[in-house]
Amino acid sequence: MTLRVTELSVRSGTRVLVEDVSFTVEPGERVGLIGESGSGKSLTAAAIMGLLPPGLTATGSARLADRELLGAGERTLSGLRGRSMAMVFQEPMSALNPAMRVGRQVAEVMLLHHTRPNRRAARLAAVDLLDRVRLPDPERIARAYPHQLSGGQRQRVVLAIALANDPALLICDEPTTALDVTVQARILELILAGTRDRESSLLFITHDLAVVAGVCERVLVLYQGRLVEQGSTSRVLRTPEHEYTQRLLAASSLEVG
Ligand SMILES: Nc1ncnc2c1ncn2[C@@H]1O[C@H](COP(=O)(O)OP(=O)(O)OP(=O)(O)O)[C@@H](O)[C@H]1O
Repeated sequence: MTLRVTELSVRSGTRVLVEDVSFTVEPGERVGLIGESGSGKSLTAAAIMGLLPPGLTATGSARLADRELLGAGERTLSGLRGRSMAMVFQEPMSALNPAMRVGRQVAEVMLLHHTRPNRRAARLAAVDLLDRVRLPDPERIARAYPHQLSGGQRQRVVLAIALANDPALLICDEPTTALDVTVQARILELILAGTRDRESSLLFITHDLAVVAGVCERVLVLYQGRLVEQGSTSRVLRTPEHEYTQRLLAASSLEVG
């Protein structure tokens, strides 16, 4: 499925936070969204997912295949979230229910969208998914509560939930920022493997240019709510056209080989 965002704007009253942003993510494509803090990355993702905070409004269009997401009813959106499109946030604890065993949380998203015939099948699939995100002893982990796991393990669980129904589009918003450096690389590998296996498109938000270089084929640069540059990752990182991208690169320690 293609994600086609056209002239997306997000406003808070008369304040424009994201302005006329247009881009597409083709099926199976991995696209990075970069820009400094406050440039509108998270709001762009939230608008696509139908998860804007109260008081903010989105205009323009965001279509996933032939479905318009902006202005769609909650019923339509909750039918798509966790099924056709899924999201991984920076802080895994915020995405997990602290009072439910993690295996059950993975199983529930499949039961909710009827992608497994019954509870038993969903439970087995949940353990398999926990295994595929390389959690050791997945049977045991499935019975654990979130607080009994490390930050990296929790993010693996969140990834298992996000990938459970083979989403066409996965959006990751700084998914490794809260993790130790050693754990970061492994989570990135899992995100790459998970989206490759499923041929899912990936929209990857990060402030880390090295991560973009390793993960994304194409990159979008946001500056003060506007898309100032987009292109293949190698082109943008080697020969940035916009002055802001040049500054962003100069400020990073990235060495483009
Ligand atoms: N609920 C809200 N109400 C009003 N303004 C908001 C709200 N959420 C975000 N903003 C503003 O919108 C702008 C874009 O925010 P956004 O969270 O999308 O930035 P970001 O690029 O994701 O930043 P970061 O890298 O720090 O997460 C910022 O100026 C922010 O202050």
